[in-house]
Amino acid sequence: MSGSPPAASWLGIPAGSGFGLENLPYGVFSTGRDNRPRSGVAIGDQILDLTGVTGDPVHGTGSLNAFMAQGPRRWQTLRADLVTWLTDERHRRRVEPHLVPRGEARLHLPVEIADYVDFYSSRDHAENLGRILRPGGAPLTPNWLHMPLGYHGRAGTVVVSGTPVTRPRGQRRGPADDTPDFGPSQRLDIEAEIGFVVGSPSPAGRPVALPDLPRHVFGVCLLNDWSARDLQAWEYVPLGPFLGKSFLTSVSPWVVPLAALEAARIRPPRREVTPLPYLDDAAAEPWGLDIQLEVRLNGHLVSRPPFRLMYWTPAQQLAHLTVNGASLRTGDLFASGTVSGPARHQSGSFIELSWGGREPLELPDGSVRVFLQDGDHVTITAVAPGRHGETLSFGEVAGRVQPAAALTSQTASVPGPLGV
Ligand SMILES: O=C(O)/C=C/C(=O)CC(=O)CC(=O)O
Ligand SMILES: [Ca+2]
Ligand SMILES: [Mg+2]
Repeated sequence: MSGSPPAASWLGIPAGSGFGLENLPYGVFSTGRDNRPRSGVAIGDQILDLTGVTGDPVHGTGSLNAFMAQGPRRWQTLRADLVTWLTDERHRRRVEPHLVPRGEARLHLPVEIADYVDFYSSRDHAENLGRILRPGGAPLTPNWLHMPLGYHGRAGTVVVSGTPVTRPRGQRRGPADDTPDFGPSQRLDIEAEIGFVVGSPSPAGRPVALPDLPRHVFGVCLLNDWSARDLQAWEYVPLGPFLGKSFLTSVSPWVVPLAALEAARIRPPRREVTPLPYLDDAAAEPWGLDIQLEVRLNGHLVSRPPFRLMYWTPAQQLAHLTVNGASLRTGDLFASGTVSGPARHQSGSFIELSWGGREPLELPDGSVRVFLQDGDHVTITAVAPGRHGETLSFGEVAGRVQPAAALTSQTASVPGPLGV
């Protein structure tokens, strides 16, 4: 997967930038000088303004959707053009005026999210949560090894990295209580995940087969599925996560094109049970991905979740998502599920890092955590191998926890045991 050696950019990209010619992720940005949100591509510590450099209004709509809807041929052509423009000195005079320093740009939600689905495809995470939430039972439910399980999330509360995370309120029931009370979540958590963005739609009644992932998936982002574990534990039986996860989901501002991840593709772990034919990828092109995540709390590295160990791949997730005939829309987002590895320090959530809150995590500054406190700042980053030994950066998805919002008179007037 190496090919000819890469041409250098006339741009002088800092070594180890993670945003070299092999990456070229797409985002939506604005600047103080021009506050219209428009599409751009990150290159080194700059953004190439696609409205300016292409003159194509498809890049000026304020989201990537219109471009993504044009389909994989267009994605390929523009990616090839970008490499030419950024490497061939003859294009420099035309292209250079459309570069904006990344530090001067405001980054927006890159995609107008259509539907949002969250899978549950890390075996270590699923087994950990089974042990913590359902002690005494089997760690995995009987369906887990037969299909990628998931739940439908709330598309309208997907936000871009940097958006403050207001502590949600809701119903909570303590282990010794018969009835719930109401108040700010006391078990606010993260879930470190990878998100897959659908560009090309598919019609109803036409499932997307395993090899067709690249026809539909435009790119990949980082995702934090903020989760209120106390709200979740009380509400999730029997229909699954609801308000404990629907208040906010953060994504990184840069969408790494699927085409950039060729060198990161690996065989997924061996399957314990042979899946049904529509999910059986033994003879298919592998769609495991060697992405290494890192989670930081207030700047301290607390976890290194390995995406390469995910049991179900994005190709299987997409095949499963559509096997009932469900159509895809441009802007659909499906997330991998929390990424956890077998070791404690590879866990993608604090409920695992603190083992249900029973084993507090010690931070290098001497403080301890079980779940998130107001003021805490969580950053998730990731890298993957690119071609020619380059490292691809996914940038980051970050958010700071803010105290629960002031109650409106409506919620405050709830009588009796629900009052805070
Ligand atoms: O096992 C459970 O009951 C709950 C699991 C989760 O909260 C995880 C979830 O949102 C899916 C995932 O991120 O893997
Ligand atoms: Ca999740
Ligand atoms: Mg969420």
